[in-house]
Amino acid sequence: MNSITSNSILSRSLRFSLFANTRLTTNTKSHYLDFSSKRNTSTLKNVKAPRVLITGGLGQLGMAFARNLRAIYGSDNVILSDIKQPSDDVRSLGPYIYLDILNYALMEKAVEECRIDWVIHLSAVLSALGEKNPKLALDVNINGFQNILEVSKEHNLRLLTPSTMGVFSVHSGKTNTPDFAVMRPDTIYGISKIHMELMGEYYNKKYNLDFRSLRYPGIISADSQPGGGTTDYAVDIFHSAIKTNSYSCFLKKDTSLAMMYLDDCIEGTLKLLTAPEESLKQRVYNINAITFSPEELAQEIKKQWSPDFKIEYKPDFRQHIADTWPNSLDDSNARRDWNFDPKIRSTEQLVSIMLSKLNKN
Ligand SMILES: NC(=O)C1=CN([C@@H]2O[C@H](COP(=O)(O)OP(=O)(O)OC[C@H]3O[C@@H](n4cnc5c(N)ncnc54)[C@H](O)[C@@H]3O)[C@@H](O)[C@H]2O)C=CC1
Ligand SMILES: CC(=O)[C@H](N)C(=O)O
Repeated sequence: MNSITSNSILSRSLRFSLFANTRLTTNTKSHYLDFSSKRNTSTLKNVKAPRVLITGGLGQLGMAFARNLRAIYGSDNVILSDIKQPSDDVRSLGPYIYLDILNYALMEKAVEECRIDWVIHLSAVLSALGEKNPKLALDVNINGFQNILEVSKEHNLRLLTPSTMGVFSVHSGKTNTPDFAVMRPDTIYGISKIHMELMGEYYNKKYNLDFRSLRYPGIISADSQPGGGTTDYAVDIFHSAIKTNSYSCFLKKDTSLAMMYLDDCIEGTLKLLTAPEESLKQRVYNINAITFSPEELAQEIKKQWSPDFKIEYKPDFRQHIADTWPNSLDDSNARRDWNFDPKIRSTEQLVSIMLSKLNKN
């Protein structure tokens, strides 16, 4: 279970700038707060906060989204959901409901009863877990997504679902991989995420569904544990360094992958979520921040934590997955269309922030 901190991930200055940039959108359903514009307005009259549903909210990323969205739109307007039992902490921070995305009727009921406007759909089975249980991954990532898509269309919702660099493959190019590249992923996770991207685009064109997606690199967070991915080593290594001053890594030392610190992932996603529709030239965007290998990360941990930190390399089935993924993504379209601008751009910065956060806990 994630440990929950009371602090919002958005720094005070970012939150200030989000509020300062607030303006009315011309959404056809009603007027919502929009935080993407650079324009400043003095009036917030007649502004309605959207009601946001987060699915799969008790995984690595969900609580960070809830915390930040609640800081902006108010606790009661952000409904967290999952199929897991929430801790008392989670319950005390705002509304939580049980919601299995494989149950269409339950989902429709939740959307109607909670008067949902926007969905952040996080439920998924990630790459490593998906290879262990492809049937489960197909069910959750494809059938579950179809349910979300259909409910979103029927209720005219805005739907944001993260995608992944796992949609790419050895045929896509390793470095600076563009938004539009050859995609022949080797994992059920990658295949199901391409399905998600294409179906979202199809519903956008055919039914005018306001679908938005962005391809994350591996996300690194201090307050929450990853759940079954190939990039998980880059979180586990910090916990292990602090506990035992050593780490056994399941990837080879020179496996460079694209990575991103949680705050940049959340800030970027909220920018896309709130961007005016007319600024979106496409429905799925790459985002990018840092590149490092296990060996480079370990070197930096040695420098900043302890020169005695020991790492050994015991590659397992996840090595093959990592070998097919990019070490950086071309995110120029995200920068152009909705001002994506990550703050943590070096391994040095990342290690410093992770160590200081974990040491405080
Ligand atoms: N964490 C990362 O490094 C990256 C994440 N992403 C994407 O971001 C999203 C969130 O990722 P994480 O929080 O890391 O995933 P996670 O694996 O930590 O959490 C997924 C959540 O989905 C829930 N879930 C599973 N089956 C469900 C069902 N039938 N109904 C409702 N919920 C169900 C699980 O209980 C879990 O809490 C996913 O779509 C993932 O593909 C993309 C790239 C990188
Ligand atoms: C990059 C991802 O999608 C995820 N972290 C995974 O490793 O499966």
